[in-house]
Amino acid sequence: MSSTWTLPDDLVVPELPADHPGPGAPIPQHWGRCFGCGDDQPSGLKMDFVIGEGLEVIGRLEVANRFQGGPGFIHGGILMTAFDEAQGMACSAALRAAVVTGHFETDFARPIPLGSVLEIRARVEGTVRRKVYTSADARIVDGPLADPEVVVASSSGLFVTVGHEHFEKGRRFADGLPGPDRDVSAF
Ligand SMILES: CCCCCCCC(=O)SCCNC(=O)CCNC(=O)[C@H](O)C(C)(C)COP(=O)(O)OP(=O)(O)OC[C@H]1O[C@@H](n2cnc3c(N)ncnc32)[C@H](O)[C@@H]1OP(=O)(O)O
Repeated sequence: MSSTWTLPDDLVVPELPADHPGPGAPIPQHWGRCFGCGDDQPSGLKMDFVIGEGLEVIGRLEVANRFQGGPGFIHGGILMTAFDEAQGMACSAALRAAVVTGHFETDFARPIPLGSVLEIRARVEGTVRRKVYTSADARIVDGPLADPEVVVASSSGLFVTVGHEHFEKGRRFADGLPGPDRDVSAF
């Protein structure tokens, strides 16, 4: 079964920022404690990102043993998290705005073995007011069953741009415990 996702007719395709760094430029992690990209999150995915062509970013995920669902394969929720991170990164690279996920859906086309390296290409399709429509696909580019021609999963998601006040509400709960205020201005 494939996605029933459709794009609205009034979609606006954004212009790239004038100082967009161009294909191959590394994208810094947006928050060190992020489960998707943070270095300061030991159990996290530790994804890396670079800018791709146009409104696309390219993410890389090493499928570690701790990401296991069924025996030998990635957990579906981990894969959705990787897509979520990649599509959020595409939004922030294209729009220079903070976003949160509003709606998300994923098609799982092939099982993905532990030890794989996944390449996730994620892009902004366009915007309608604060809504950002995104899509992404994943391929195994190294490790068991690698075949860069085959899309093993794909994803569509609606993100919503938010101001930094959105994250102010979470400051005291960073790390899941009430504690000293933390600077989340880099999100
Ligand atoms: C670089 C960054 C990478 C980050 C990657 C990881 C991202 C995440 O996982 S974020 C965590 C998960 N997401 C969340 O916690 C979000 C929780 N939800 C919220 O905070 C709010 O519902 C929020 C901000 C999405 C929208 O609330 P609010 O700011 O009041 O806006 P609101 O007016 O309701 O909605 C704005 C528009 O989005 C639409 N919208 C909002 N939610 C949805 C939804 N679930 N489905 C479809 N449309 C939606 C609304 O219909 C509205 O559209 P329109 O312009 O046509 O009227």
